[in-house]
Amino acid sequence: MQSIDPRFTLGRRGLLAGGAATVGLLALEALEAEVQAGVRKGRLPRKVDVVVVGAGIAGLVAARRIRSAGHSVLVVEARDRVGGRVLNHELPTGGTIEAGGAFVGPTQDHIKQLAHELGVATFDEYATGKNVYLSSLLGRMEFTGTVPPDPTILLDAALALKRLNAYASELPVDAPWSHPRAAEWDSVSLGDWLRRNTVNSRGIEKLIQSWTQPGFGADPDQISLLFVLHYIACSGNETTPGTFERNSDTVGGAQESRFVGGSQRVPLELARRLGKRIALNAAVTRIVQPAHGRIRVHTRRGKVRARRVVVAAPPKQVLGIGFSPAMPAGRQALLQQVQMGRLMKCDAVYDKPFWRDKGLTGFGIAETGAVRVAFDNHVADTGHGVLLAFVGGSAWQQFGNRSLEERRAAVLEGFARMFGEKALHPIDYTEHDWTREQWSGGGPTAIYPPGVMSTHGQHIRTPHGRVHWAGTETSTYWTGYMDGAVRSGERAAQEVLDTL
Ligand SMILES: Cc1cc2nc3c(=O)[nH]c(=O)nc-3n(C[C@H](O)[C@H](O)[C@H](O)COP(=O)(O)OP(=O)(O)OC[C@H]3O[C@@H](n4cnc5c(N)ncnc54)[C@H](O)[C@@H]3O)c2cc1C
Repeated sequence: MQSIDPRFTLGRRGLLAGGAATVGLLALEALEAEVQAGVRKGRLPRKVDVVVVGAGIAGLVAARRIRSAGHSVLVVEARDRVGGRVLNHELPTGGTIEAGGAFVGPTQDHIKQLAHELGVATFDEYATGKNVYLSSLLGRMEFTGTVPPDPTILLDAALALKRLNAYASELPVDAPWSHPRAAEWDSVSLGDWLRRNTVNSRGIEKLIQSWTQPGFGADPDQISLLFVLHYIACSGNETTPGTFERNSDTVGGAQESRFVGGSQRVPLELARRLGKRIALNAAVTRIVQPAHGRIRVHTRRGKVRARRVVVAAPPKQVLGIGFSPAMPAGRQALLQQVQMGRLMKCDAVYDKPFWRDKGLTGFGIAETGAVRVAFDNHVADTGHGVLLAFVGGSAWQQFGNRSLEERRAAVLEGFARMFGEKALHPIDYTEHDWTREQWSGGGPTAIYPPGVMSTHGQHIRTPHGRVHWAGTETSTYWTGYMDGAVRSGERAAQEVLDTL
């Protein structure tokens, strides 16, 4: 994340006077230092039982499970850090926020259980008071619940969400392409479907953008209806069917809580335990599976031989790896045709969370501008307030390539329209653009344009010989989320363990 307020270019040590919040900061620094000190230096081992490609949550979870079953494992990671799309940002004003994945909610049992085992606690997202909705037609409104009380869209929205939930409830989460209407639902984008099925389609599209831009880094026209239905179906678990509300809501939904000390503590704690079984700066360039003998994994730090490989890199990054023999054509087509969402997170830090005094939650939706969706992103102990804007999809297209100063002004203006003039005067501003991350290629997840899931979706998890696939995009529940990453790592590890 980059910070542009010159008052906050202090080194971390300059903040020691800051009190309780810096205790957490030091603990985090110590954890990061321990991970960096513990990872493998020098030559890679000649051979291991399993190589895992990628030290995001999925890869680390897979490695942990394989190791605890008594097999040797090496995680090879392209970056100089662990965590992938999960990255903490330490605020110069005190406290830790997340540049990437942050929120967890009900039915995300696997990430919650893992965090519990690792000693990483959660806290509730602030949700006391009213939300704000900025309509270009009706102006500013305050509301509670999921849908703003805009009479021009209320009925349309209620009916559309009911139908989306009903269709999603029919989809098998592990094989959405097998549903009898899969081809039909995959032939249209969510935007097309909304235009055909709502009266005030422009109003509904604007509202739904405030879900798709942070949730997918995309607009309704860019994502297939089948993909969206699958995403909704995935927003649950084996006993609780997924719903739109569980995906979109704060209380009772996927934005219900966050991790104390930031979500990157989860991969850091996993990495601390794996120690020298992780090699950083070791991007995989080529994976060769001979007919007999071990697989050869070529990395920028040398070659390792393995009996099995788990690839836990994002879809587009997998395409950058040379496979011999080549991946099946269907899987290549799938990876070529999915896209990464375009998303950045912009945070403004304030002396106090002034919106709370006005009875506002800090959650806001706007039909226009840089801040289409805002959240209260506070950190404990500091007393400061933090507002978070997701700038994704067409909002990213509009503002992502502007100068930092211009974007900052647009974001603060967006907060001010929602919460008042005080929003124009933060004590710090910081942002992180995931489209500029070489090893993620965007975020928060891969998105399916129309026509891809029904034709190539079935290749998402099928192993390629002795190479197995992990990563949140391969999960059957909470795909696209940290919970999906954990589940995918567990599943891929089990596939491997069944063969060793
Ligand atoms: C802005 C943003 C907000 C988000 N918000 C949330 C949220 O609130 N809640 C939530 O649950 N999820 C959220 N997510 C999504 C969540 O972060 C991801 O689903 C999850 O972290 C993915 O984990 P993963 O292990 O599958 O993949 P990644 O985290 O992408 O890990 C893959 C790893 O593979 C490495 N790699 C890539 N190519 C190679 C190669 N050739 N060789 C070696 N290594 C390679 C990468 O460097 C990376 O470390 C968000 C994501 C973003 C970007």
